[in-house]
Amino acid sequence: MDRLQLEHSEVDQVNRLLDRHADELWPLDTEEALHRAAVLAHQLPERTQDRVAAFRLEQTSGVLCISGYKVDQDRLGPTPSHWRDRPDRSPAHREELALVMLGSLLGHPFAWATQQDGRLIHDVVPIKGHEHEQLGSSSEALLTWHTEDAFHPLRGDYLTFACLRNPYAAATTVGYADHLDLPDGAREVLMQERFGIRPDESHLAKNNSEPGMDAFDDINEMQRNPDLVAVLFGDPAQPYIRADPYFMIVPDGDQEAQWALDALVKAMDNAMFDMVLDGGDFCFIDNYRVVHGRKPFTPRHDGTDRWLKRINLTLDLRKSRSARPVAAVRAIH
Ligand SMILES: NC(=[NH2+])NCCC[C@H](N)C(=O)O
Ligand SMILES: O=C(O)CCC(=O)C(=O)O
Ligand SMILES: [Fe+2]
Repeated sequence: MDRLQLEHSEVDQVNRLLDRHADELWPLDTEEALHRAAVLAHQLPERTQDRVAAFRLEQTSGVLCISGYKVDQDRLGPTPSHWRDRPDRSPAHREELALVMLGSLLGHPFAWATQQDGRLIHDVVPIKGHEHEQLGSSSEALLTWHTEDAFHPLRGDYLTFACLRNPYAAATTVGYADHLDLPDGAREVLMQERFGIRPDESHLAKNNSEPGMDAFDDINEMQRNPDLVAVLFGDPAQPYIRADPYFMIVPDGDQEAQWALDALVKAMDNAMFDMVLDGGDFCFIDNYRVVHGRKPFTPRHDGTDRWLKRINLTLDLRKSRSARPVAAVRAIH
């Protein structure tokens, strides 16, 4: 993992940029605001721009954490008890804007019509009743490692988090896909289209407010009948990954594929390490080179819980153009 510790003068520069433009850039999830944020991102500290560019060019590890920014905890108020409870303008608008600007140095923010009601900026908070789910909103169960939105061919190139608070130091887990210790022959099998990845539960109608939406028909179809895809791809010596074992299946009788997948799970389980995000940390995860998950924690449900903002980024909006109703809509349907 790579860390960039912002110096005082750099934090001041970021804060001045946010002071100048926070009101102008609300609402933030419009095409105009995203465009403007991408232009303003060039006023972020040069060292930050440089490190993010190195990360994008794969000159660094697949995880970058930018620290040093201070979150005004009083301004935030209580952690919401559900992602749905977001007011029009989030009390964390400043941090959302910072995340969008930093993300714009890397790619283009996009959303899923089938996740968190199509919102561009997600809230990751523990939700009462979800404790043992395989959802970002769970808490007491281990969130098993995964590529974000692994089931979908249009999944993001990067996953980004702004940590607003994490009082009990719940750990995000991370694992690199390159240099995994796999048994002979497993890598070759994992590079073949022999694996089905079903949508994770955050994309199911029951976890959204408009269950009747057409987009859920496609999710249901992918659920019933996932395409067979490769788990490793790119350079065999340093492969990219696409996996979410908890939601994966192997066709009946393909024992070799099952063996290779089991071997991958074992190797990755051994390679995972903890990354504790703290308030003010901005974290960038390369969704091709790295998988992530989260260790169990005990939620409080009293307004003081852990709170992350999350945005998916793509390097190429054109790939999803036919899945978005108009060019200016960032949600994939
Ligand atoms: N192995 C898993 N738990 N995969 C699903 C990950 C959680 C999902 N991305 C969410 O936002 O809730
Ligand atoms: O809460 C975390 O640290 C990570 C949760 C997660 O996997 C996600 O939000 O995609
Ligand atoms: Fe995730």
